[in-house]
Amino acid sequence: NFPAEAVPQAPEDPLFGLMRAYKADQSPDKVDLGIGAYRDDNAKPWVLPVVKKADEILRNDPEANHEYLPIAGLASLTSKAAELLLGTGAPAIAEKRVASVQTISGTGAVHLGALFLARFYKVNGANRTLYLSNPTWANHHQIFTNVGIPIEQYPYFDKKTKGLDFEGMKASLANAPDRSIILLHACAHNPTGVDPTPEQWREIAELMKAKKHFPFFDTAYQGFASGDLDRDAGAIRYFVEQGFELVIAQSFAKNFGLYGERAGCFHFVAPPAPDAAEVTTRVASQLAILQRSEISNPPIYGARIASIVLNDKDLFAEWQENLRTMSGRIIAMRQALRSKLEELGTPGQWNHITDQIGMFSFTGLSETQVQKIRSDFHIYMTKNGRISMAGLNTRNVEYVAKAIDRVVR
Ligand SMILES: Cc1[nH+]cc(COP(=O)(O)O)c(/C=N/[C@@H](CC(=O)O)C(=O)O)c1O
Repeated sequence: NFPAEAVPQAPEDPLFGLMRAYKADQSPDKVDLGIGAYRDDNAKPWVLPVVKKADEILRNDPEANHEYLPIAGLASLTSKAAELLLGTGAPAIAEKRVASVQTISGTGAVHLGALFLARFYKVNGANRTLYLSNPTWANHHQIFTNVGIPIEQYPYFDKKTKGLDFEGMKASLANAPDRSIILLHACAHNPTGVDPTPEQWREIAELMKAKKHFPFFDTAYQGFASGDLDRDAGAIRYFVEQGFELVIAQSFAKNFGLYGERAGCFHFVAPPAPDAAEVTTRVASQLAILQRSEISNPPIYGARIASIVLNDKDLFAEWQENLRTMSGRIIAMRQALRSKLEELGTPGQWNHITDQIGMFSFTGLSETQVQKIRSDFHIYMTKNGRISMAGLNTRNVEYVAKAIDRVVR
């Protein structure tokens, strides 16, 4: 059996604990600014109209069954997923330098990448160190620790400017041992909402090239940040064009609204070289072994929905429209919250709320203020002061602004 010293009580996951507490709260005023999931102006989850259409098509498909997918998943999804990231006609795809595997959403992709690197990216038999941004997505730390990859942090958020600590980030990457793994949020950084500018990405790439660092991109918000799929893939495309060998974890949870269907992909990109295609084939073969032993093959429903949309130009165009709706509403809420706080004369600067991008805003509220806004106003956000902007709507934004004003004073 498992005595307590062998199996100690683990703390509840902060994010899912917050979701549970919110659901249990009976207050009619409660506001959920916790989990990074889109809500419409009625605070309801939004099934994308294009997803509803794809579902209709799937239900009317006489061929649709419940057979196993291949270990690497639905090829009509993974090939389009790679194109979405690298661009149509990308040389890396044409030269067969990309190995793609459908995964259990973005988390499964980050994990598969972590497991692959833990097995195969070593120096003298020891795992190389992986650098995470400080702060980063709460789950990153445990995913990499679970597979035995040592992790360090690079500075990322400047508390004073509430923007990027660019100098701190560069210094940390420069001091890291050569060939370290650097985890980079491709766009819409979670939890800060702060992204490097294209110029800053170029400097980061130059520094990482000199250090021979290994980029590990995590992209969970493509199309969600700026509303433009190509723009949100800019950093990834630049690094691939610069000839990096890298991996990408891709989630379709948010940009397709397929959260619980667990649709995602993992991609390995080999740099141009005479043996690049052969390296890619060998990597794909090892990824298949790892995937088979963990999940055998990935879930089929979400993959079919995303594949139907990505492979039909009219549905793809409608999906882009749906993305503009979601990102547009979030940007409108950023402007509404900032202007309310400025109208109230709430102490502090609030431009960061509209300067930041994507699902989240890093408000700067302290842990005490977060506790207070929860107990006094039933407003839920993570203890680091991150708010999911999609939780705001035209009915509650004033209430939230007044509550922030009260706890900040
Ligand atoms: C950066 C990032 N990467 C990966 C994921 C995983 O998404 P998946 O559902 O596995 O495709 C999330 C989810 N973030 C939100 C939900 C969560 O914590 O799982 C969040 O930060 O609220 C990320 O924010």
